[in-house]
Amino acid sequence: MDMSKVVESDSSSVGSGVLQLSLDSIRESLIRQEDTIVFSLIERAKFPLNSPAFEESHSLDSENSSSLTEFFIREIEILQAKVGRYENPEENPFFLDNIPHSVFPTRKYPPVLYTKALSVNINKRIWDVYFKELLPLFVKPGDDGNYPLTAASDFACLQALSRRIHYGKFVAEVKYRDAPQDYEPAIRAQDKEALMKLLTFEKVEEMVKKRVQKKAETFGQEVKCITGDEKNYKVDPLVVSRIYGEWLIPLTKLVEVEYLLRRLD
Ligand SMILES: C=C(O[C@@H]1C=C(C(=O)O)C=C[C@H]1O)C(=O)O
Repeated sequence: MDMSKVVESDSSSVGSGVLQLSLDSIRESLIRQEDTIVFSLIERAKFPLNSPAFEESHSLDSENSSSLTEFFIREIEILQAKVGRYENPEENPFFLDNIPHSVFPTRKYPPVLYTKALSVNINKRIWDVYFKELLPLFVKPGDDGNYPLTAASDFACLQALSRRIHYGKFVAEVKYRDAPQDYEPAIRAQDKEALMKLLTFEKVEEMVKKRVQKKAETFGQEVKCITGDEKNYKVDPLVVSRIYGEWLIPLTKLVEVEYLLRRLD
């Protein structure tokens, strides 16, 4: 791959045209994405669970049986596709099988990823995990009827989580390029376990979990005028760390494995 064609260097984001594709630069982007994720969880925690928004059909249109949240996200994704969001290889839609073309001219993204592995998309799984397992961990139970704002908040979380998890494709590409001789036998054997072992860095994972806990403590601390010892958080920092440890990191690694399995197709 001719990286000299990649001329832009002012961005921390791979899909925006980063000059040197290195594990360090990719990890920098993942670190920055932690801020977006923590803030999006804090914002979502303003609302209770509001499960009717994503569980029941609220549509008055009999042809449409989706939940309010699903309807909202389908429609917004069409709009975002029309302004070019999904031309960016960092972005993976939840519902669009046939992504509408951008109505406007879009920038050319450098061809960083391997074409035959580009289409890895586990958003169906991310959707289920988010609504069934993650949300109940960090929002209060209950229903205040504020479904439109809740759906918008859920979409912000889902997009941030999906971007982070699918960044695994870039991580995998760079790890492969750094050591093709290590990865090729496992790819040829389609050995998922061996690939998982090769790409895992436990120390890095521990650091990520500690750092996001600290970010949740810092960004989500209740600020009071009267000083006191007790600290309250908008989202429990230990829960944020757990969300990373039990879901986000394993799903990112799943994307890495799925990408690598196709890397020699
Ligand atoms: C993303 C990477 O791959 C793996 C996944 C990690 C993560 O999701 O944070 C961290 C370390 C690795 O075990 C990486 O090496 O940075």
